[in-house]
Amino acid sequence: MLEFNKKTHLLERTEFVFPLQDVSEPNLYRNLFNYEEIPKIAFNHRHVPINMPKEIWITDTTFRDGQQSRQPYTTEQIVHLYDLLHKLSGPKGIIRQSEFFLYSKKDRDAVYKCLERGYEFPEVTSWIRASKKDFEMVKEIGLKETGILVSCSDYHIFYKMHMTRKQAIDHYLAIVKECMETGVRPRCHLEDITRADFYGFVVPFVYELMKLSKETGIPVKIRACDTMGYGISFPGATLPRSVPGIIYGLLHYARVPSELIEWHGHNDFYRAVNNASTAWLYGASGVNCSLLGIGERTGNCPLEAMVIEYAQLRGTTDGMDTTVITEIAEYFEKEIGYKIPPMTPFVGKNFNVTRAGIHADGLLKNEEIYNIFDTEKLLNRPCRVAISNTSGLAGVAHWINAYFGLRGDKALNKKDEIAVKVKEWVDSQYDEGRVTVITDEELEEVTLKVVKELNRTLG
Ligand SMILES: CC(C)C(=O)C(=O)O
Repeated sequence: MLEFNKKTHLLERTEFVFPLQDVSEPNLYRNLFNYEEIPKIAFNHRHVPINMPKEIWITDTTFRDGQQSRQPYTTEQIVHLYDLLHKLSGPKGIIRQSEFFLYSKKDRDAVYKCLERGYEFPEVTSWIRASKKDFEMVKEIGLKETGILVSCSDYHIFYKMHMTRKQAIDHYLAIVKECMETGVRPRCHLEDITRADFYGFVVPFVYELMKLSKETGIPVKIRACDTMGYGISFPGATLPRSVPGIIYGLLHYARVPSELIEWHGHNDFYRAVNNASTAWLYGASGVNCSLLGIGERTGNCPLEAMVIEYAQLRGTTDGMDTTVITEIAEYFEKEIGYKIPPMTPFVGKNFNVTRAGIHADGLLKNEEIYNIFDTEKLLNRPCRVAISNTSGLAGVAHWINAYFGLRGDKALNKKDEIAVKVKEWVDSQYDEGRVTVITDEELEEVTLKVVKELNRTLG
């Protein structure tokens, strides 16, 4: 039945019309996912409206999904990264939660230490085996919410769990009830939602969860997990791959409010950031991310990318201290020993380094021409030029200014004798057959030598 809503002027469904389809054979969407071919993106040209929630936020899975894919962090590293997440989050708690394993003593020690910090944000939450004993442990530790795995595609239900859809729903609902009875808020991780039968399984299941939530007064979070990175953000793409379609359906058919919808994506098809932004745009308040995108296979959505995306979509950082992104990157490289690929946006060594001489000339005239934003102010990373045979005099002058912090009338122009002499040394290197770029250390040594020879000072 469709009823007129006076507020929205929409005809809205007043009754639930999506019963569980308890099929005897799995629906594997072979028309989209033929394993021997690259998955297909299909369109039905149904567009759903953009509907960004009033409040959006980021949640963190660095210590859960992030840790699943690498050697475990030490307790000290976890606590330090948690401190940095808190600092990045700002007073409004844009980095709202962070989830932790509770399996080992080491996992639990890290949780205790983070809880001792007493921060409101990010709230510490857990990830456990779905059993009564584990729910009780969550409660004992003093956590309010836990993640529970409720895989929802037939790939998982039929092939991993060897159940029917009905058996899976009954099993999941029993677990969720047990969790609620312990007094812990469940966060249901709908694994593999982008290959799941959305109207035949996901909507009827989530609708049951929402009924349970209403009856008990306990909020149930729905985490839509794009486990294999199949999600598609294009308007008019079909389910189950459509991110707008999934979020719209959860909101309008399963009746989940925005603040209880969270997107969790992977980057297998280079789509993690775009899909997370799309989830925000179409009505999910939360996007789940990990620092530097470290996670299973190609990784999760990088948390730092969504901090920047937040500022782009909202027009404000809302109190987040974006320079902490650089502190985090430095900590990963120097203390954890993780090598960030140099071209990685916002955190890679070369993300704002230009090599082409023609670009360096532009940078010297006005930095805005070739820098994405004031990376020095917002990320504590002045834009730089790397010196090679193509850098030119402007590149050398820019390198000297950036490296030695020369600004305003102290900055060298490309005709300055210091720049000319350093450039002559650079040219001599390539004339002798060098094929690699010149390092900062080499350039520093040569520049200081030239300055001394010319009896000049820098700055
Ligand atoms: C294990 C599940 C919850 C997950 O992280 C995913 O689907 O990516």
